[in-house]
Amino acid sequence: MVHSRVAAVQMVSSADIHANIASASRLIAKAAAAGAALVVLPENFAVLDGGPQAQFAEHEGDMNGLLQGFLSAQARLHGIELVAGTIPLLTRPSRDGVDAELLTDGRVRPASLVFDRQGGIIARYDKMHLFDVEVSDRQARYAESDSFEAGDEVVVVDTGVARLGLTICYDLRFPELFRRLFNERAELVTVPSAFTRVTGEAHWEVLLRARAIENQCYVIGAGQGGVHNERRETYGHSMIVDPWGRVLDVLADGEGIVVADIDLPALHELRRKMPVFSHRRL
Ligand SMILES: O=C(O)CNC(=O)[C@H](CS)NC(=O)CCC(=O)C(=O)O
Repeated sequence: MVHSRVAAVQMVSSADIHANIASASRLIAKAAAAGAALVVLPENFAVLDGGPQAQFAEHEGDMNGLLQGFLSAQARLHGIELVAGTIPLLTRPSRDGVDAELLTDGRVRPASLVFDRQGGIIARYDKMHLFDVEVSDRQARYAESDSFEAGDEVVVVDTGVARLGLTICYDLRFPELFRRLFNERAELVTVPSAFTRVTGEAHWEVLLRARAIENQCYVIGAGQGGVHNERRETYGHSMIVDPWGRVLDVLADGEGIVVADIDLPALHELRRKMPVFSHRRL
């Protein structure tokens, strides 16, 4: 498929998993109705600041689980590919036949699962860089590694829409990860996120556009965007950026979707005329 429509869903997820799932369902339907063949949900779409993540976490592939069952059904119902933001998983990825290892210290993995149009899981990426950062906002100190264990694998997967590179939120600040995805010839990089308002105002757009330009790829930033509780405010500005760095669609804050058509022939023509990949010296 050379020209496909893609969408990012923006949410203001609360601590109420059922309300968040209802919102996600409505917004996925809106994206599918707008013609999107691939939809990206934001980070922690199902629960944000809802207490210990382990209480919502599932075993990878458990289609009887509330979250994976919902996501699989949504992909199948709408016939879309779904990059399901992140959900908490209890296990590390199983490696070639070795059973998945259970985490035993109460933490979970922040996993971005990719579902195909039949509702099957075709890829999993666990966030590599954890946000243990002080920010001059009401929350002040973020300690993601208290609740989550970082992943350690770079993941690219072929979908019906494009060759997808997977990242999550704070990963956006690490160009070396995007370079690895570029080396694996990713054409579209997804960034489900929950950027803080303070750091988002300063860096979100410039980082997304820089990653798109330097790696000659589309970048989809699907953000949390609003006030979640008295401590937590996120920046939103979900957007789809093309390989030239143009912002094709953006939504400042609140629930909604952004939609854009991607043009892979144009991407490959740009890579031919400006062969950054083969000009690398380092
Ligand atoms: O903890 C949760 O519930 C879900 N995860 C998040 O919200 C994460 C960790 S706190 N947020 C970020 O990584 C923000 C990154 C950011 O804002 C930046 O890089 O500037």
